[in-house]
Amino acid sequence: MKDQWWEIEIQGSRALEDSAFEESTLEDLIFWELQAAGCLGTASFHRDGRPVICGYLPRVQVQEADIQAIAQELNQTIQALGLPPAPVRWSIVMQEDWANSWKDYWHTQPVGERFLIHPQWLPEPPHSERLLIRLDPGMAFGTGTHATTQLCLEALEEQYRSADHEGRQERVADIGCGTGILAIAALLLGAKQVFGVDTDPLAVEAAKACRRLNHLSPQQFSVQLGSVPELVAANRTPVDGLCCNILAEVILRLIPEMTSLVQPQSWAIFSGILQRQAQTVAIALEAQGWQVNQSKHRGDWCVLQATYQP
Ligand SMILES: C[S@@+](CC[C@H](N)C(=O)[O-])C[C@H]1O[C@@H](n2cnc3c(N)ncnc32)[C@H](O)[C@@H]1O
Repeated sequence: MKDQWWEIEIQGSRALEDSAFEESTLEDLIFWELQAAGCLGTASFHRDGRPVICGYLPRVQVQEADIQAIAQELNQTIQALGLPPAPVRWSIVMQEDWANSWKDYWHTQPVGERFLIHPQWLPEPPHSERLLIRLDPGMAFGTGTHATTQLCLEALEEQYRSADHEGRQERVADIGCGTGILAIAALLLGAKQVFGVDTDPLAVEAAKACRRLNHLSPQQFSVQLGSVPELVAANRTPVDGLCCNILAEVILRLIPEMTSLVQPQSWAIFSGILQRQAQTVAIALEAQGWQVNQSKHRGDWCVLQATYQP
């Protein structure tokens, strides 16, 4: 049983093809649903020219009834987007080769104007003017290949381009830190301390591992299991800035709690937001004292930059 996994497969059906979304965005949404359902790995490929998305759960932890519930929820999400239900199948697979297969497709990658994202299992890249972020994500989100992460990295660059930050010894929160990619980026750009939180214990482990890979100390980058309340409890002094790359639905829930974490003029970067959700998030932010200064998008994804001005 120990080496056995449930494979949940959402088959390339008309549901994925007839969508008004870009195919990759719909895939992303299904991925995120699978992750929220506890999948420790995901994969996507094409079979007979049609997209297929798979999620993997350890058999020892999950009953077949749970899988049925996940399949139902996936179809509710798909139907909520106005699409016909997609066939969802599940089966038991024997080993975890799938967990490493994606590594073949991930290479050292420049992001924005300043960063070079480097998978730690590849040979060290030749010297570059870019700021090197070494990653080993394990099962956590945050390889730098996703549009929502790239939008955050570019927004961070912009944030630290202004001379205002020099010498400010900034303290920054990374809410939903995943691998810690944004925390590491903020430190490389000049932040003094970053406080990371994530509700996923696997992400917390991955962030700690990536902290070591980048020769950062726990004082520079602290990582904690939890969310905004845990950050507020751990930080008596408000932060100067925050990054939050989580789905819009989660951001909307967290916005009221975030006011206890920041101070007037704190900056924030919110990502993981679909373009059609951006206005709702902006209104919710403004209602809590934030001024949204900028929004940028890539494909269907959008990032909002804001300043706290209650
Ligand atoms: C899209 S990933 C972002 C990872 C990384 N920060 C990046 O930008 O690539 C979102 C992360 O938020 C975490 N998460 C989800 N809901 C959360 C919540 N309410 N509070 C804190 N973290 C949460 C997930 O476990 C996941 O690691």
